[in-house]
Amino acid sequence: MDVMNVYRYFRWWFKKTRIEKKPAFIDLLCAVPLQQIYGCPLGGIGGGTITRGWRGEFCRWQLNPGVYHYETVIANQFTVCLRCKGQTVYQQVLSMERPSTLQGWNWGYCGHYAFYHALYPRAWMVYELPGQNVVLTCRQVSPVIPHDYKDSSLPVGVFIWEVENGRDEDVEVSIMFSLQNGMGTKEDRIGGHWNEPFTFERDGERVAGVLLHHCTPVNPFTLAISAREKAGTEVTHLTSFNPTGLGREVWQDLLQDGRLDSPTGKSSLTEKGEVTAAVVCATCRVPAREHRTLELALAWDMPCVHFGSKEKLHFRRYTRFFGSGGDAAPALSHHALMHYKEWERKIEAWQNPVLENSQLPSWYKSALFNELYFMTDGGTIWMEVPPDCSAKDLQGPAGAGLSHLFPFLREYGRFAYLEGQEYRMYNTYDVHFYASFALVMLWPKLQISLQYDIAVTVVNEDVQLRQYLMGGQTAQVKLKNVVPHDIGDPGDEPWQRVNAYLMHDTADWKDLNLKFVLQVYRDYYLTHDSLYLRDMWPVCQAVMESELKFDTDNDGLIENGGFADQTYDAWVVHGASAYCGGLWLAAVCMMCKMAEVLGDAEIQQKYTDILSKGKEAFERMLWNGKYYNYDSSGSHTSSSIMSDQCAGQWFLGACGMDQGEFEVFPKSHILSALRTIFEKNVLGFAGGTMGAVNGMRPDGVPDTSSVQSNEVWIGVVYALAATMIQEGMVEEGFRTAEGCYRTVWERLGMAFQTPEAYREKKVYRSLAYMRPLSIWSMQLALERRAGWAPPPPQPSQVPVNP
Ligand SMILES: C[C@H](CCC(=O)O)[C@H]1CC[C@H]2[C@@H]3CC[C@@H]4C[C@H](O[C@@H]5O[C@H](CO)[C@@H](O)[C@H](O)[C@H]5O)CC[C@]4(C)[C@H]3CC[C@]12C
Repeated sequence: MDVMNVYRYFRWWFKKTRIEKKPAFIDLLCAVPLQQIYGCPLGGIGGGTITRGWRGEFCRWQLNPGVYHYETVIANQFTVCLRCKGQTVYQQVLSMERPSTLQGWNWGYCGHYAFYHALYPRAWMVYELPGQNVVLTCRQVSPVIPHDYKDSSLPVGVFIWEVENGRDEDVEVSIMFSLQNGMGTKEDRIGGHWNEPFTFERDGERVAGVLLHHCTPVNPFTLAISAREKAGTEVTHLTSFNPTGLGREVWQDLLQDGRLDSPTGKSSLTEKGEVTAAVVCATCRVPAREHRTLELALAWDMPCVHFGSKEKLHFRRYTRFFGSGGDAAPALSHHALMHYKEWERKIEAWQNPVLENSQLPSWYKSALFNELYFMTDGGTIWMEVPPDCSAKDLQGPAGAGLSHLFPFLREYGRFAYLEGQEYRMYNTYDVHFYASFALVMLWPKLQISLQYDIAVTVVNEDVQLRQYLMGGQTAQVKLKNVVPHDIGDPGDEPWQRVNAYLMHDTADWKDLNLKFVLQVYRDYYLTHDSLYLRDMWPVCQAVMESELKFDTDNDGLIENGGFADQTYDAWVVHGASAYCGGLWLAAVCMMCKMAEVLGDAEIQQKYTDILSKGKEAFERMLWNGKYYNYDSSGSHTSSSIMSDQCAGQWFLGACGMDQGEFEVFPKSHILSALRTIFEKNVLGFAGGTMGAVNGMRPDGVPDTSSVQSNEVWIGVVYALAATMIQEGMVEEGFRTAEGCYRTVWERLGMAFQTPEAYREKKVYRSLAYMRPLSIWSMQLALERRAGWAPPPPQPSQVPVNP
């Protein structure tokens, strides 16, 4: 460990957090403590998220873009009231908590009678009300719908309560939903917040509820709790109550007749130090031995947001459908309550082919859909291009010359998600490379939009100088013609200032440029979007030109720089390497393919020549008869077995470019390498139950030469499993991936917060991380095997150059 690196980090951390009083993009001194409480988050893509725990609590908040607040707000509850023959027979908060506030409420529901299941974006909570012969099932649904670019952006969640009356008499059932005005932060007490009841009617359908206006100076918002009024369902409310008191007035009000008083008019503004909350209640009669449904919703409207720098005002995607005036919560609630059935139908149509496939194991079904939580709960933002923004503004000062950029971003907006809830950098590109399969398969337009944003940053530069923490050298923030590490920090001004990461100067990283080229072709292959391919072609050429300078000996293969110059940013690589060399050859191959498709004979020839030289060098320098060596330096860890050594082949295979004229790596070598990884990194690590360790020595001991060689990266393991499936090692692929799922979701209790990494014992790193979304590449590999994947584009789809 180099003490100067550690010193530089701490010095930087002190200045940032203690002097400038800003959040650190990675705060090594304040890691988020592990709480094994999380369940399925609420909300669509990019409008903020509110995560509920598996015990039903509202416990993780991301309304300010990219900023997380981990706080269970105790007043946020569902309460049931049962009445028979005009008498209340049972009234219970559906929570196991026994808090110190709201002691006038009946807490301490026995967890033995409650069951939780989650299959993102849905969750089910079953409550068998003890001694009542009544069963409640709450279905929680969020609008996360593949290929939908409207409802998927909405900041709403719906709770559909099915009430089954097993009694021989009718029961009147009320479900009361209480919510605090705020997220449980100190801002809840700043004063000036207020609540008001509302009703909203459209097309003869009516919802009623309460709006909770949260009037902070930065990023004010309105929460809305509501229920659908329909024949036989009555909706009542209480506009405000004190959630820090005993709560008796609320409890008694409900207890009396299963309804709330429903006062009219607004509440007064809260005083400084005061907190307010509101309640909505839906009531219906359930005849003996029958069942009925109560439909409630939570919506939040924070239409315009500032990031930390407060330089620019950004408009969320949903404002194009619901306006940006801050008055959309009633319409959002109505829309959610009127459309959730359609959402459920679409979610089922999407998920059922996987769920009903009896050949797929249950853990995989859970992993595939539940890992998708990060698509919304990754600090995700989906913004409109502002109306006053011109095509020129979007291209950056250098003028990217991307003809389709403006109409595309206008139509689909801009998307970004964090590297991890603890690693606050948007669209960290070396990691997105893995996660991008989920985006391109489910919301391809957002992947293309993200790529346009990256392309703009490629051609632009940031000439400001800064010192890098690892190594200590001073260099420009962003060079021209290289892919940035990330598009910025939510604590600053993302898109405007890129490369929040200042551990290394990533202009010298070997993987970023290649990962751009690989994604461009993969996206084209899957979407057939030839305008995109055309626009990206000059950018691909520019980044490959930059990359060529890393081939210092002109053998057709790039060399690493003797530092951790790629996504494994604490694992040093010298000379040619399996990881970067493999990505390089795959990217060169894709350059040939793109040049062919676009009719660019000169470039095709150039890269064909490089490829044939490079392939020979790669095999000569790295193949050891069983697998590709970690690097060619001849050091004592050069012969380590890297689980990610076939990353280039992974992408080639995903694009159907792994055989015939496109065979970059000999099939027999790939198979031998994958078998070695399976034997050593998977079966030889933790008894084969924890996935694949990143680096294994040939003698079967993990490579401890760096902190990261000794880790398992869940996202890398899912990618490895996909590669195995692509190569016909289906059983091995599933066995490999299963280890990670079971470790994270079952043994470590890290549901809905899959970390970047863990070690065999005691250590994990970076909770709620982007990379595990790579599990969708397993799905692509399976679909391809089953013949379901989209057909490759036909050459005639792209007009060739004259
Ligand atoms: C300062 C320590 C000593 C350095 C030395 O020996 O000279 C460093 C040793 C280990 C470092 C930490 C390693 C893990 C984190 C990596 C993180 O970067 C992001 O992580 C991804 C990999 O997991 C990567 O793909 C992505 O591009 C990166 O944004 C930066 C923080 C680390 C905690 C890192 C911090 C310095 C060390 C403790």
